[in-house]
Amino acid sequence: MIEMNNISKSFTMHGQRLSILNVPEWKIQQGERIALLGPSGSGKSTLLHLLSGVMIPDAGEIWVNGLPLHGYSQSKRDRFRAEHVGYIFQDFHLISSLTARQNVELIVPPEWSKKQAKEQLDDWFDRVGLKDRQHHMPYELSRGQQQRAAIIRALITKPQLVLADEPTGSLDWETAGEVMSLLLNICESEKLTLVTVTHDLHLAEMYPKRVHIGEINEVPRRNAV
Ligand SMILES: Nc1ncnc2c1ncn2[C@@H]1O[C@H](COP(=O)(O)OP(=O)(O)OP(=O)(O)O)[C@@H](O)[C@H]1O
Repeated sequence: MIEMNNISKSFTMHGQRLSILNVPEWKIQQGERIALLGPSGSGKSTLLHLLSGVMIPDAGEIWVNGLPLHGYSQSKRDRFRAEHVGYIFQDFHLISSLTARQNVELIVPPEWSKKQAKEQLDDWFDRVGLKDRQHHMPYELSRGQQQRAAIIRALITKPQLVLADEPTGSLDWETAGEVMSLLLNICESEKLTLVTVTHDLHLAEMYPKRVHIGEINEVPRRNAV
């Protein structure tokens, strides 16, 4: 379970301190798949950054399966993220000089044997329909194929928490539906907790749960503090 309690987060912009998030309580159960909706600038990405430990709150607590993320140093949060969080970005973030398979190989845990790594990678590329394209460079792949490779990279270690920030934002509508469905199906079968930011109400309908940021965030938009 993930729990946020009395979280606040503000940023200084043009010399003015602006409160962005004030979340009294938000609980996410293990295995939930949530679409996070809300207008531009309402703090959705900031919320993901807090859940992943990229940012820390000004005040409040974030517990991830009993781990007190709010009390961790930067290096401990970096380790937490590497071990427990899979992140999927709108623009894939694949390393352009490596093949799709090499991009995934980079994050294979050192404790996996060569045989285990090979079997896992073979399985995953097959599972996402990229078996024939795994040795291609990112620029040789379509955007949907690149996102499928990025999904393997995020999920292959079965992280406790999967965060996706507009994962289909740069795909055409048909590919977006296919990629979102793939992400949802894998997270369901592997019982992974998934929080996806999307602006697309139609894609959000595919999720078992939808949360509008206004339901959990008490800050009216762009409030000075
Ligand atoms: N590092 C930062 N420094 C200063 N301001 C920031 C920083 N990160 C975010 N903000 C501000 O916080 C607010 C919320 O940003 P955030 O990216 O979380 O919104 P969002 O809901 O994800 O928006 P969008 O849907 O447009 O991506 C914005 O006003 C943004 O300018």
